[in-house]
Amino acid sequence: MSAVAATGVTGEDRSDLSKEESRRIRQRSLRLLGSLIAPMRGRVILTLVVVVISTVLQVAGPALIGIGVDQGLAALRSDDWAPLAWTALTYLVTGVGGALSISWYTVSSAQISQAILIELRTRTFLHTQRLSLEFHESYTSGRIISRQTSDLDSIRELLDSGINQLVQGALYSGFIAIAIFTVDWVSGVVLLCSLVPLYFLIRWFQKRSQKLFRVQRVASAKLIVHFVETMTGIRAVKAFRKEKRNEREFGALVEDYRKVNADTIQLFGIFDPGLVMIGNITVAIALLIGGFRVVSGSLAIGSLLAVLLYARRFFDPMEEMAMFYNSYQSAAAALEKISGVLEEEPSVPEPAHPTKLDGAHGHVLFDDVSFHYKPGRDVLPQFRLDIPAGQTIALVGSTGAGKSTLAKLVSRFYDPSFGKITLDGVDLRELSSEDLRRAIVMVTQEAYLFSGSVADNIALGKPDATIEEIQRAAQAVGAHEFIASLPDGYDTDVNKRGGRVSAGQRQLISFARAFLANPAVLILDEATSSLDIPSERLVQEALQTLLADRTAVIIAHRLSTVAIADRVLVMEHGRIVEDGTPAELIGGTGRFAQLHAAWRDSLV
Ligand SMILES: Nc1ncnc2c1ncn2[C@@H]1O[C@H](COP(=O)(O)OP(=O)(O)OP(=O)(O)O)[C@@H](O)[C@H]1O
Repeated sequence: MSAVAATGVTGEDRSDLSKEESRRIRQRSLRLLGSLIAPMRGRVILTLVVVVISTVLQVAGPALIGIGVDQGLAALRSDDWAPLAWTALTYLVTGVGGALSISWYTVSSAQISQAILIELRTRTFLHTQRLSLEFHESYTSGRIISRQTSDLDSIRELLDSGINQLVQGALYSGFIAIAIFTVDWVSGVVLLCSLVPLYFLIRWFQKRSQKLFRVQRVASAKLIVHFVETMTGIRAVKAFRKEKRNEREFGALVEDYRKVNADTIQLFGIFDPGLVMIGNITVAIALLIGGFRVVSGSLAIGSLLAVLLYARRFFDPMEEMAMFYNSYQSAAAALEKISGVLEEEPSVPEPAHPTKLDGAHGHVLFDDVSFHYKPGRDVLPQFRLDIPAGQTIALVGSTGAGKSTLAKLVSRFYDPSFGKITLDGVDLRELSSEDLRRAIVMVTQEAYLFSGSVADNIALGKPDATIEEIQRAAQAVGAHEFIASLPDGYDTDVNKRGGRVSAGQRQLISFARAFLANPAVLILDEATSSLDIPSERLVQEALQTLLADRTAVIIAHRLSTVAIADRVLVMEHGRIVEDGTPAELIGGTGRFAQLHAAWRDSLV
């Protein structure tokens, strides 16, 4: 992640951002929003124009009723029905026009917001996937899930209803105020007076709701985190009988969530009737004053009618407008976080002009390499390691010695801090990721299987493989028999009941995947989980087939694996402290000889 203050996701957890940093983050999310809207600028403007027209049409109603009553009825008394008929017709036309335009802009704005969300969701997914392992090792999956779910939801809420309600609501109330002043300025003054209590009510509501909504979001996030943690760690939960404690913890979280929801409902229980009250009082005062003025002849009865209808409607959009601020705030926070993720750059970049590598041999050289995750703490101090093509290396050493780090460097999940790693003389940094992944394949400890069939999972190693090639790979590593005995053979879904495979079988599938990929260099983090003896033998035989004719670096946890290696490297505190053939090291008096003796004893 970048070292510059508050770039990328670094500003996410900080509450001490300087003004300059906050401004930069705000600008970053506005730029993102701008880039999302830009392709639809024309459509957005057209929709806004239709919203304005639609609002004018809706606001025309009461004025037309007033005109109908005052002028239409007067003309009708002298047998001229045309003005009343024309007013009624205009009323009908504006009503239908209003309805049609509402229907059009509702659909149009929903399409715009959908397009924006899909674009944002896709960008976030593709970008997060493109980011290097360094990012994923520090940015937890929980946070990535939040970006893709609750953050996008907040933005959806704002786009779907918030903006519509704000634009439409503000225009509606604004036009109504103008209409009232046009029809009768005295009633306009009454309406103006109602703004004072309205202002205080809305301010009170916003202050309270802002706090409550924040608490509500935190409470619901805690519930989700607790749930996800429990379910992903379900084995540990059961093994340590944590169920009762979880039940209590979850119960407390649910209670917090219930309480804040109850408080929110109570808040609306005061705010909504408050709005209705202010509306009713305004209408009552307008009626009282207007009534006297009608009798005294200074106000036409139709105008009074129009004013009363307007005053009633003036308060309709107030609740949505007050709510807008909340949805705006959570959407703005969400957009800031998403724009932070999108600002991150892969720490292992693609070369601009890659060196072509056809048919790698597998000669790997660590050329005076040193490596640190964080500056100042060398995990691998400077070293040189030459691995000739075709050699099988077993890496052993105590936990934290740096074995996985070395393996991650060969796979180019990280770049060395100093020096370079070459494959057949080419710096890994100069290889396109396609060539790199074809030449170097890493088989991880957990032997991850994706949802889909067994065949799909093996074919990951070579997406265009035929079923015969897949079967040949499975046969080579000794996985064919058990796969053939699965309910649907190679088509068995690994996630369905009956398709469940054991840990050893999962490893064999991942070996078949690597065999099919046929890389020049194979990196293997051997599974630590102990297998039963027949499975262990099967895996060892498979391993020998897999290692033949290629360079291999194995993080070895089993004595039997070390035995089949050409060369053993013993690591301590990031340094290679012993380097030799298994026989040489066993015969010696060093660290490996001790380790070997302890291993052998444990087997007796
Ligand atoms: N992503 C990371 N960020 C910071 N430090 C890390 C990271 N991964 C590993 N380390 C540190 O680097 C050192 C070497 O870790 P590494 O995982 O390479 O050891 P290892 O020999 O593979 O251990 P094990 O056998 O337990 O897997 C350790 O001190 C570890 O704390």
